[in-house]
Formats: sequence, C-alpha cells, structure tokens
Amino acid sequence: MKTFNYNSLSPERIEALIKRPKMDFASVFGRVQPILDAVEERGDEAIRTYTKKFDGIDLDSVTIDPSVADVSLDAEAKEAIDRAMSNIFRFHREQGTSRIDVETMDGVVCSRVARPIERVGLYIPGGTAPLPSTAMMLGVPAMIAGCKTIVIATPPDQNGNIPASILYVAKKVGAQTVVKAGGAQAIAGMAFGTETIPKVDKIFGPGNQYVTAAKMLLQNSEAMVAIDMPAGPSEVLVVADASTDPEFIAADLLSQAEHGSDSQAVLVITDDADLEAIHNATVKQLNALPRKGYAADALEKSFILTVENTIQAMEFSNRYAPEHLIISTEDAEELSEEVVNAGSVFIGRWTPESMGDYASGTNHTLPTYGYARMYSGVSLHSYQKFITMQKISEDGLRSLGPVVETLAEIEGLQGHKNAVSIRLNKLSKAMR
Ligand SMILES: NC(=O)c1ccc[n+]([C@@H]2O[C@H](COP(=O)([O-])OP(=O)(O)OC[C@H]3O[C@@H](n4cnc5c(N)ncnc54)[C@H](O)[C@@H]3O)[C@@H](O)[C@H]2O)c1
Ligand SMILES: N[C@H](CO)Cc1c[nH]c[nH+]1
Ligand SMILES: [Zn+2]
Repeated sequence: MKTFNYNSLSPERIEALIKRPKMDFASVFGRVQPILDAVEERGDEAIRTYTKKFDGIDLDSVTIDPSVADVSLDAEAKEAIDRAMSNIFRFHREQGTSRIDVETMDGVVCSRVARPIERVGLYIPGGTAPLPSTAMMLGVPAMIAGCKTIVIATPPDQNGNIPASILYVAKKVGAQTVVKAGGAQAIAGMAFGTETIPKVDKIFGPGNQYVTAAKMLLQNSEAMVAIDMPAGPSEVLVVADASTDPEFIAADLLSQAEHGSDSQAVLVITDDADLEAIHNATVKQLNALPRKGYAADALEKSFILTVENTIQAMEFSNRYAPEHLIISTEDAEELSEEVVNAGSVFIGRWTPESMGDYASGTNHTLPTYGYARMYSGVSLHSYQKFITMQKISEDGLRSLGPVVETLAEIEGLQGHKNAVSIRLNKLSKAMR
C-alpha cells in the first residue's frame, strides 16, 4: 500500500485521495442501455438470453416461488442466519416512527403517518460470491415495513440454482418471487416487470458496475422506479494509533479488500505506529486468503496516511466520508463523537467491521464513494413513505382561513382564495 504523510501533502493531493479512483460510467451506460431496452421489450426471453451470455447458464425457469422451494441447509448455518436475522430485526424494528399528530393552532391538526412502499425489489450480488447476508439486510426491514410484494434477484450458481442460504432467507422474510438472474437484466426485469417477475416500485441493493449503471439509468426512465442510493465498490477506513494491534489492522483492511478488485481499504494512523509490523501482518494474512487475487488488486489502489494525532485522523476521515469507519484507538469512544460523515462506525478494538456486515444488527447496505456526506444507509425508513394529513375544524378555518386568503391574494391565485372564502361565507351565514 502506498504511504503518505498528511502534513507533507498539498491540498490538491489530499483532494485527489478523497476523490477515489474515477468510475467511468459513460462507457458502462452505453453497454447497459441496450440490455434494459431488450428486457422492456422482450421480458423473460431477454433475461434468459443475457443470463446465457454473461453467466453461461441456460435457465429452465426465470423465477421460483421460495415458499414452495426445497431448502437443504445444515443446522449450524440455519442457526447463524436465525441469530443474525433476529438482531437485524430488533435493531430495525426500533426505527419505526410512530404517528405524529400536532395541533399547530386551535382547530388545525397536522399528522404524519408511515405507509410501506408496496412492491420492492432486492438485488443480492452474486457474481463472485453468494451474499445471503445482503438478503437479510434488505429483506428484514422490508418485512417489518409491511411491503406487500418482495422480489429478490440474484445470479444463479453454475447449475442454474439459487444458493440454499439465500432461499432460506427469502422464505423467512416472506418474499413471493426469487429471480434467478443477476446484472442489468435482473434489475430491468424488476423495474419493468415481465411475464413472471412482478414490477416493483423501488429497487435496493449493491452490485457491480452493470448493476449500479442499470439502477441509475432506470431511476431516470419511464419505468417509474426509485432506487435506494448510489452504491459502489465496498470501502473501509481504519483510524488507528500506536496502541492498535498490527494484526487487527491488517485483518480489518483485508476483510473489505477481499470483496473485489475495486474495493478500497484506507489506513489513517498516528506517525508513532509500527508501519513495518502492519505491512508484515498484511502480507502474511493476504497470502493465506482464498480471495487473495481480489484483495491484492484492491490494496494496490488503497493507501496509508500517517497523521500527527487522532483528531487529525478524524478530520481526514470526515472529508473522505467512508462507507465503513473503524475507530481502533485508545480513545475510540470519545473519537466517535467527532464523526460527521460515515456510513457506519465500528468503535474500539473488539469491533471488527465483519460484525456489522453479518450480525450485530446494523444494516450493511451503505453509501460508498463519498456519498456518506449526504446519504444514509438502508434503514426501515427506506421502505416507507411518510404521508402527511391535516384536519381543520370550523373554528380552525375561521382563525386560519383569512391568513390563507391573504397569502393566495399575494400569489394572485384567486381559485385558492375562493376555496376558503366560500366556506367562511357559509360559516358566517350559519351563525346569523
Ligand atoms: N456496498 C455494499 O453494500 C456492497 C455489498 C456487497 C458487495 N458489494 C459490491 O458488489 C459488487 C459485486 O459484484 P459481482 O460482480 O460479484 O456481482 P453482481 O451480482 O453485482 O454482478 C454479477 C452479474 O453481472 C453480470 N455481468 C457480468 N459481466 C458482464 C458484462 N460484461 N456485461 C454486462 N453484465 C455483466 C452478470 O449477469 C452477473 O450475473 C462488488 O463490487 C462489491 O464490492 C457492495
Ligand atoms: N461489506 C459489504 C458492504 O460493503 C457487505 C458484506 C456482505 N458480506 C460480507 N460483507
Ligand atoms: Zn464485507
């Protein structure tokens, strides 16, 4: 990993580090748009064609109904999934916002109620590894919100089947349909609907450049579909000091680097730390990883930044706005108060990021690429709409009506004024 010293870098160089490697979406959009058009026009047949082309699979059927699917999963795997889902359930259920009712003045009551988005599509990446944890993270809040239609899409394995772990989660969250396809074709299938895939209103989930490009294009199309957030390759930023165990640092960096060649792992560490020990631990652990190739590629594009103190480390972290921030310093708890921009934060030496990826209860679908500056991760609210209501009594109309008449007059909107005046006249006649 390249190493820089914060105080020796020019402002331009720091800005470049914060920006991440450039994503070339223009050329991907050009490749993805024809796939979207084909699925819109030809439905399931186009999904079969692209699944054959990109995944090398001849699909017998494009979808399956998980409620009747046979799931053979060993007891240990089931228990682990059950435990994780229970924690995710508990944390997300608490995010439920109860109804708000406010009497803004006598006789004028304003309310806000939450209602589920009725039809949701959950994309579970699977190009290089099946991710049942993402099915849990996206499925559990959909179930709590009460979404009526839950569609899950994920690439099939080499035999054209959906991994049992994902089917198990699909059953548990009450999904009606599992689409046996990945990539842009699966996203288009959910956005437009096909003979076998129900059309959805919002699409969730991370994925590779084709998946992300498809979500971005469809969001601005006639498909009338929303997306959760712009999500890119996984990233982690570790803030550490000389007290942090080099083996922990290496393991945390590698845990995200192994996701894909385009992942980013950043270490921001005080300049009194033993960088050689960290380097040695990283090389040793890297060589033992089955996904060494991806992790090594990712580390090539990653970097270490040495800083004067942990406050300076947090300054950089807030500017970088990482998807995951691990604070592994002696003053971790205090330092967490300094967080302004991050998707999710892991506090203290016993909190590796893997815990949140799988089972602590927080959601692992988070904004990447600096979008943590203005987006939140997936939560229960992502599956809800908040609808406002108001109810005005006769007294309320008498006191607030004239204000609205005046404001409508200022805007020159006589029709708006009339809707109030007609009622006020009726009320004053009834009084006589
Ligand atoms: N931010 C997060 O929460 C998060 C979580 C997990 C994974 N990820 C990211 O998700 C990504 C997963 O990527 P993946 O590739 O393993 O799986 P994926 O499921 O996103 O994509 C696989 C699909 O891409 C399609 N495809 C492959 N080559 C293609 C081509 N040349 N043209 C068009 N389509 C093509 C195939 O149909 C295949 O099914 C990684 O970048 C990883 O970092 C992010
Ligand atoms: N770290 C990923 C989000 O960036 C989520 C994940 C799934 N499985 C393991 N990790
Ligand atoms: Zn992960």
